[in-house]
Amino acid sequence: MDLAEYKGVYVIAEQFEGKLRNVSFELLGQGRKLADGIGDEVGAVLIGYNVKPLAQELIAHGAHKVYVYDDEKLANYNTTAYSKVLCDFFHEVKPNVFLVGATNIGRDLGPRVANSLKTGLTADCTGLSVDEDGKTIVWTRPALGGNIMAEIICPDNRPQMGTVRPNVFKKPEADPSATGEVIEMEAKLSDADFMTKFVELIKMGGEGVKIEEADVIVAGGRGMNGAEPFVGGGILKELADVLGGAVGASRAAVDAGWIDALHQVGQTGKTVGPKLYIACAISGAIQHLAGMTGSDCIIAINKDEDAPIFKVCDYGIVGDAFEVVPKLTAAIKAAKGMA
Ligand SMILES: Cc1cc2nc3c(=O)[nH]c(=O)nc-3n(C[C@H](O)[C@H](O)[C@H](O)COP(=O)(O)OP(=O)(O)OC[C@H]3O[C@@H](n4cnc5c(N)ncnc54)[C@H](O)[C@@H]3O)c2cc1C
Repeated sequence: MDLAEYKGVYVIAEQFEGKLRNVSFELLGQGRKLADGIGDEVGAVLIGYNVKPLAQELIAHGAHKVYVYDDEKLANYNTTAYSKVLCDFFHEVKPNVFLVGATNIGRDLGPRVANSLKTGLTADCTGLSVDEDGKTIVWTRPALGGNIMAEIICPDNRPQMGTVRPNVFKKPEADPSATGEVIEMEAKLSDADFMTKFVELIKMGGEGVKIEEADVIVAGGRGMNGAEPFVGGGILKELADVLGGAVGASRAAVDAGWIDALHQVGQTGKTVGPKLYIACAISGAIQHLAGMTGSDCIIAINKDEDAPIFKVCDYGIVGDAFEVVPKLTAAIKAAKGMA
């Protein structure tokens, strides 16, 4: 393989129901930095049906080029068909780097493409940089239960690939005046490329704000002692509602069956990056911190003044969450004229 033939840092843009996922923009921001570091350009690959109008949004967030596969057959995500499209793209355009969001779709698609192309993929990265050689991407991810950060490279094969968790990097500001190239591509698909058939979309998690998209998260841990604080009428849910936010949880609370795993924050849960994260009765284990230290502002409420969560918070309240949280809610209601 002549590595010099492979150029461009490409983000696999993910859209759902005609809306680009935030992680695509976050990856473009990072892709741009990597591309600058290796003297290359950054682009995006956009797959779906009626998705061409989204290309300008990708350009506004940093893409120099957007390759669009717009085809009715690609209206719903399909593992084998989307993989085929990306493998064809690789053979035709010869990209150097593929950045994929570590979403449900990205975690399904990335490894399949990497395996088909016989290259390496670093999953669930939390850091990206360029090696001293000025051309190899260094993929950083937690390893050994989060106790070490491993740096992984793919020096001999292309594309260099990794999945990156949503909310790890900040979304860059959009520049609506940015210009770039939109290249329409043809998806060469036959029935044999679809090994599964889309039947119906069943949305999980019910209504309400999802933690990965929330600006405010009120999270509870083992010290909340039961399911009640997490649900309607409970103290965590009430504080979250007053702030227009979502309820999150530590794994201890999820494992206890107090709240659904969709709300779990941390290494084996979601990575979140809200403007405000209020951690209530959560000790601050490293696996929990892995999912929330990207928050703009962290408030910790814990009755143990030595709890590790106080080392990462912006504001710490030593006290009983069952006393502090209702007082906080009442004060916010009063300040908002809701009392
Ligand atoms: C491979 C692996 C992956 C993991 N992934 C995750 C993950 O994704 N997310 C995650 O959260 N954890 C994860 N964990 C578990 C993690 O190690 C901790 O066990 C877990 O985060 C602890 O949850 P906690 O802070 O709620 O409970 P604890 O550590 O038991 O802490 C409870 C805290 O509540 C305080 N407290 C008690 N009562 C009150 C009160 N009334 N008011 C105020 N404070 C009070 C206590 O002082 C204590 O600090 C993982 C572990 C492993 C090994």
